[in-house]
Amino acid sequence: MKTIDELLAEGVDGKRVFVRADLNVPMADGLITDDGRIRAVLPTVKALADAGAKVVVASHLGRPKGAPDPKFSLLQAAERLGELLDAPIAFAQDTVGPAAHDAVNGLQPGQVAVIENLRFNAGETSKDDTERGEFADQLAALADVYVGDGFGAVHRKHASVYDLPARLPHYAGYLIATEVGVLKKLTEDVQRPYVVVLGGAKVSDKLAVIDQLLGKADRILVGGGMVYTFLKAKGYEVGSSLLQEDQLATVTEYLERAEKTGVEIVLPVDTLVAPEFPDLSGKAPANPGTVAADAMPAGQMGLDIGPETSKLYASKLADAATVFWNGPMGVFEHPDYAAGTRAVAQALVESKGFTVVGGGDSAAAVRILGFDENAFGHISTGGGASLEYLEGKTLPGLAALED
Ligand SMILES: Nc1ncnc2c1ncn2[C@@H]1O[C@H](COP(=O)(O)OP(=O)(O)O)[C@@H](O)[C@H]1O
Ligand SMILES: O=C(OP(=O)(O)O)[C@H](O)COP(=O)(O)O
Repeated sequence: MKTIDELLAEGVDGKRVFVRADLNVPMADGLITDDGRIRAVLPTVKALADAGAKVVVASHLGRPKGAPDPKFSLLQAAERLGELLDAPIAFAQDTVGPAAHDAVNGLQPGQVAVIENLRFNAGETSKDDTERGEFADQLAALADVYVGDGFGAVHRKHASVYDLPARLPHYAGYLIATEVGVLKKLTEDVQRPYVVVLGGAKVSDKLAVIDQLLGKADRILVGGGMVYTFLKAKGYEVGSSLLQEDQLATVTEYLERAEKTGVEIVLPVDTLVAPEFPDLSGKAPANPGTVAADAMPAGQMGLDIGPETSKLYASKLADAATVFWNGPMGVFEHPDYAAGTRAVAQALVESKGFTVVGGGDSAAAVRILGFDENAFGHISTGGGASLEYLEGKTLPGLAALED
């Protein structure tokens, strides 16, 4: 993989450099709640701009349905990037059309443009190679060189991640190099006990990674929205909680395999419940109830692990030599459902082992809950990406950067 340092040595003065970043930052009420992912790409953008490149920054934000949707505009993220760079940023209200070309053509060496959300175009995420390729051709017309630095999205076989680098000279940015360097340690020389904590809301994606992790981790603690598919597979009521019905048989097989192979899958013993998802804008008190995990009332939704589970998970983390954590334990954005996530974060802070927190929301959670970033071994910008890397999978966005 060629790195950005090689690109800088070759010279970028006046060249249009496309930087595929992951600016998929958490937002609430239209405002960015954590800008960690924007800060993470600054070294790459700064180095290119300082070397006289015309820098074109691109990213997805959220999961719009292949068409423009103002809710998912990258404008706020672009403005924040400008503040952090302390430089004006050109923002193109289109991803590939005339507005994008105008913004790029208007750049002087050393200036930066951000183009609108890549996922406003159906070609970005299409499963059809031709459709993705056509979109990649349009993106390629905006640049001379490609720098991959959106680590959080390297597990996606998307046009800007996978197809575009094949069309331009391509290099890995500083963030990707750092992330891969740390995660490599977890695959090559993992100290045991190795504990993986899984939670969050992207349940269908992340349940699949357990298949491989069962052969690698000593203990897997399950929280967040992942939990209820496990509880349901055990035959318990889960009310209106997040549930991946189509993976119940898979999860049952995981539980059986774990039992046979001596891997501990640890599930909550209690959970916080409420009749509905909390209002995250006003954050009015939600007054959740606490129930045993095997006694959830029908019609209620599980929104955090309970206090006994927090204690249990802290004890299961106490002897870990290595911890990888992806996915908040509950809807931490609401103060009534933040305790489980806080407890796991605290256990990692107190751990003597090497601790890695990965994922846009997980990384944001530890910062928003007031933890010192330096108290963790590594905070990764990618959740799904890190997990798939740890599984040993070939990630499309890394493979595409190989020579
Ligand atoms: N029990 C739950 N029900 C619904 N959503 C949950 C639950 N627990 C956690 N979440 C949500 O999961 C989201 C983060 O999930 P995910 O994107 O998978 O994590 P990450 O970005 O760290 O990879 C948070 O917004 C949080 O509110
Ligand atoms: O937020 C992300 O992943 P993560 O929640 O697994 O950290 C990345 O930006 C990828 O987004 P996607 O899961 O919508 O492809």
